[in-house]
Order: sequence, then structure tokens, then C-alpha cells
Amino acid sequence: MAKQYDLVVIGAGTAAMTAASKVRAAGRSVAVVDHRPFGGTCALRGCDPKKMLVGGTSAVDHAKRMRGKGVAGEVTVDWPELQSFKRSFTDPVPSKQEQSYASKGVDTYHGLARFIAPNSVDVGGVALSATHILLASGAEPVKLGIPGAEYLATSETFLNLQALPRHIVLVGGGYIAAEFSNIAALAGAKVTILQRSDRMLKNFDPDVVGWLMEKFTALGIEVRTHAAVTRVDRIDTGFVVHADQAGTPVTVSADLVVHAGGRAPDFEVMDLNAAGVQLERGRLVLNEFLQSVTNPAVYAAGDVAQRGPALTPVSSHDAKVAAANILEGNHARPDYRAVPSVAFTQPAVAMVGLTEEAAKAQGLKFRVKSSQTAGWFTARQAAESTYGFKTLVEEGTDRVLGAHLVGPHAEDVINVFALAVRHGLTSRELKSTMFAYPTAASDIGYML
Ligand SMILES: Cc1cc2nc3c(=O)[nH]c(=O)nc-3n(C[C@H](O)[C@H](O)[C@H](O)COP(=O)(O)OP(=O)(O)OC[C@H]3O[C@@H](n4cnc5c(N)ncnc54)[C@H](O)[C@@H]3O)c2cc1C
Ligand SMILES: NC(=O)c1ccc[n+]([C@@H]2O[C@H](COP(=O)([O-])OP(=O)(O)OC[C@H]3O[C@@H](n4cnc5c(N)ncnc54)[C@H](O)[C@@H]3O)[C@@H](O)[C@H]2O)c1
Repeated sequence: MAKQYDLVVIGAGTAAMTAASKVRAAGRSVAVVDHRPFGGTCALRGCDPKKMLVGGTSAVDHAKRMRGKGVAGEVTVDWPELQSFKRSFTDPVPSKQEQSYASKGVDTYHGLARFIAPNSVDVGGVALSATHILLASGAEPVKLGIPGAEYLATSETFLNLQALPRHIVLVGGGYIAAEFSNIAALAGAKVTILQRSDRMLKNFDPDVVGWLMEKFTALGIEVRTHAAVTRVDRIDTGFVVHADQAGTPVTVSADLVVHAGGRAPDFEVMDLNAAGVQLERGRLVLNEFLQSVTNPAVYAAGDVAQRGPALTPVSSHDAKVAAANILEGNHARPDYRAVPSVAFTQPAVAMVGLTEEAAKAQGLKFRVKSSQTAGWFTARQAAESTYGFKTLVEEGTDRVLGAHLVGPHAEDVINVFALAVRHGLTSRELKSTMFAYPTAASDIGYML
């Protein structure tokens, strides 16, 4: 006989923890299912382990920048030690998460969840039925559909490398390529990025990314744009990556080839047909309440929902919305205004709100202020030559529409702009705010 719950959550990542906790706190019975260690992508295979590695490589970058300015000697990354440092965070995550679920009275199941009926899933021979089922099953690297794709290492493999290969090729030029190239280059590897588009980090402002590319060059990272990877061959000494670079076939040899070509949900294993959950062009068909339009028992949150950007804060935001609708009936809608986004390069690049292109497309009248500011104190004090910004402010209302930053502490300063954009603060209000000095946030007034 099937075990009965008010809510079954598929996945045990960020979205799952938020939704399960909220629904359980309201007194409902909840089960969480994952076929991998509990904790999900961000804590185990994404944001957090990545940032632990960045902790080491950014220290090396800073030491290098300060050489001849009061810091002497060679500082290098000890990769195995840095990996141990990372594991000091990641290793305890699954048991902590399971303890957290247990302490809340949430049941946990290990195995792949597969629908067997509109309200039921099978997990390794155990049937779970529920009034509601939340898909919080995240995303996986997309299938690149090229010969030799099986030779590509995933981002997870890269984050767990016990030894750093000499030459790494990254297939793709988005977030993962930007961040991993910096980690690998600062740890001593030769890095080549093969990016199909005309530039890296397409979500970010082109000028700001252009300034960042100068730093990539300084780090020795080779970025090839208009280079679509078409095939990967395995040879005795490693791999040969074939690409079509602006119509010309090129090859690059590598010791490791890493998939950085995008992520998408994998619905195959879940058998959505058995639940009557409709997909359209690879996406769940959801209403404004994050509920399946064809099976009202099913909601979705986070990367699997593909509604907001595939970022951790969006997963928890979606989960709060879905939990509220499950508990109280449909009334909450996700609000994706001003989701800040950061690529943790050296230095970080960050954005929030509208790009110039998007603001123009919306027919808005706005002023742009933009400058490279390596001469400002924030950059000089950090001995960082890459520092710049672009801000968009609406004419008439004076509302801050968007901010695009690259430089020391951009990953933190962007949150102040996020507050302004989300809550409709004006440029005047931001400029009249006192920020502690000397901090990078104290530059905000000059950026507007
Ligand atoms: C390398 C990397 C770095 C990143 N860095 C950042 C960052 O710095 N900042 C940021 O905001 N975002 C970052 N992200 C994105 C972020 O990790 C995701 O947006 C977020 O973790 C998604 O959370 P989620 O709860 O939606 O899904 P996940 O955390 O992916 O959880 C889904 C879980 O569902 C399980 N699952 C899937 N199918 C089934 C099934 N059928 N049965 C049972 N279990 C199943 C999976 O095993 C997985 O554990 C990064 C991603 C990657 C890959
Ligand atoms: N700091 C962060 O917030 C962070 C970090 C890492 C990942 N993420 C999340 O994970 C997602 C996946 O990251 P990602 O970097 O894999 O994807 P991405 O979508 O950021 O970039 C993928 C890039 O790969 C290119 N590409 C695809 N196939 C290619 C091919 N055959 N040859 C050459 N280029 C090819 C695409 O043109 C695209 O520009 C991100 O979209 C983001 O949501 C976030």
C-alpha cells in the first residue's frame, strides 16, 4: 500500500528544503526524495564548493597583485589542500540536511522518483501518494549532441578534481566557463575557452564583460569566440577538441575537457506522462502560481520550473511561492524583478535589473552613466586594474533601472543596487544614503 503524505517533494536541494520546511511547519505531513546525497546542486556541486575554491584562488590573485607593493614571495595554490578545505564544508552537508529534515519531522527517501499516477511516485519499489507533489528536481548539464560528448567532464567532476590537469578546455562561455577558467588559471593550469557566441557571459553587459576580458588575458586564459565545439576525440595523451570557429575548422588538444555549455531539467526519468504533467518544448507548462496546468496536484520550483533565472535565490523564492499556494490555495505569484547575478571571476562581474538593450526594447527613457574606474581608491587599494560600472536611471522618475559592475567587491555592492531596483528607489535616494567609508559601497553615489 502506498504511503500517504500531504506533500511529496522530488529533489533535496535549495527549493526542496525551503518548501518542505514551510509546509511541515504548518503541520502537514511531508516527504522528500532524492537519489543523490541530500543538499542539492548549490551546496554540494555548485555555488558553495565553487566559492570555497575561489577562496584560495582569489587569495593568490590578491597576493600577485600586491607583489612589489608590500607583499613578497611566491604564493601558489596547493590544489589537494584547497580541495580538502572545500570538503570541510561539503562533506558534512548531506548528514546535516538529513538531520534537519528529521528534526522537523519530514520523512526522507533515497532513490529516483518516478510518477506512477497523477498523485503518486515510485521510489525504488516504495509507492508514495500525496495531495500535492512538488517538482524541485533541478537541472543537469544539457546533452550537447556532439560526437565524443561522453568524454566531457561535468562541472561536478571539475569541482572534485584531485589533481589539476595541465591544459583544460571549457566548452561554452557562460557562468561556469568564466568561473572555472579563473580558478584553473590561478591554480596553474593552461585554460582555453571555446564559446559559440560572439562573446562570453551573454547575460551581462557587453562593455563591462569587455573590461573583464582584459583581466582574462592577463591571467593567460585563451578565449575563443564564434567557436562552436563540434566533436571531441580521445587520444593516448588526452583529448582533441574540434570546433567550427567562424567557419574555419580548428582543433585544440587538452588533458581535460569540461562541459560548460548550459544546464536544463532532465524530465526523462520522472515519467511525467504517468502524471499527466504537460511539457512544451522541454519546459513544464505551469500557470502563474507555479502549478502544472494539466495536473493541479503538481507544482514546480527552482531550476526545474525554468521561470526565473536558474540561480539559488530564485529556487528558494519559487519554493516559498509554491508552498504558500499549496497551503492556502493559489494566490502567490513569483516576482522576478531585480534578481542580482554574479559570476565569481577575479574580480567578480555583477548585474541587476535591466540591461541597456532590455531598457531600450521596453521603450524606456533613461540615462546611462558608465566608466572604467581603475583610478578610484577601491581599485587602487586592492591593486586591481579592472574596475568599472554602468548604471541606468529612468528619466523623469529618477528610478534606478539597472546596475552592471566589475571590480573588487562587485559581488556585494550589487546587492545594494538590487534593493534599489526591486523597491523602486531613486538615484537621489541612493546618492543621499551614507555608506561606510572606505568600502566599495561608498562608490555607489559616484556611479549614479
Ligand atoms: C557549478 C555551478 C555553480 C553555481 N553557482 C551558483 C552561484 O554562485 N550562485 C547561484 O545563485 N547559483 C549558482 N548555481 C545555480 C544553483 O546551483 C541552482 O540554481 C540551484 O542549486 C538550484 O536549486 P534547486 O533546488 O532548484 O535544484 P537542485 O539543488 O539541483 O536540487 C535538485 C535535486 O533533485 C534531485 N533529483 C532530480 N531528479 C530526481 C528524481 N527523479 N528523483 C529524485 N531526486 C531527483 C537531484 O539529485 C538534486 O539533488 C550554480 C550551478 C552550478 C552547476
Ligand atoms: N555564479 C552563478 O550564479 C552561476 C555559476 C555557475 C552556473 N550557474 C547557473 O548554471 C547555469 C549553467 O551554466 P553554464 O555556464 O553551463 O551555462 P550558460 O548558459 O551560462 O552558458 C553556456 C554557454 O555555452 C555556449 N555553448 C553551448 N554549446 C556550445 C558548443 N557546442 N560549443 C561552444 N559553446 C557552446 C552557449 O552559447 C552559452 O553561451 C547558468 O545558466 C546559471 O543559471 C550560475
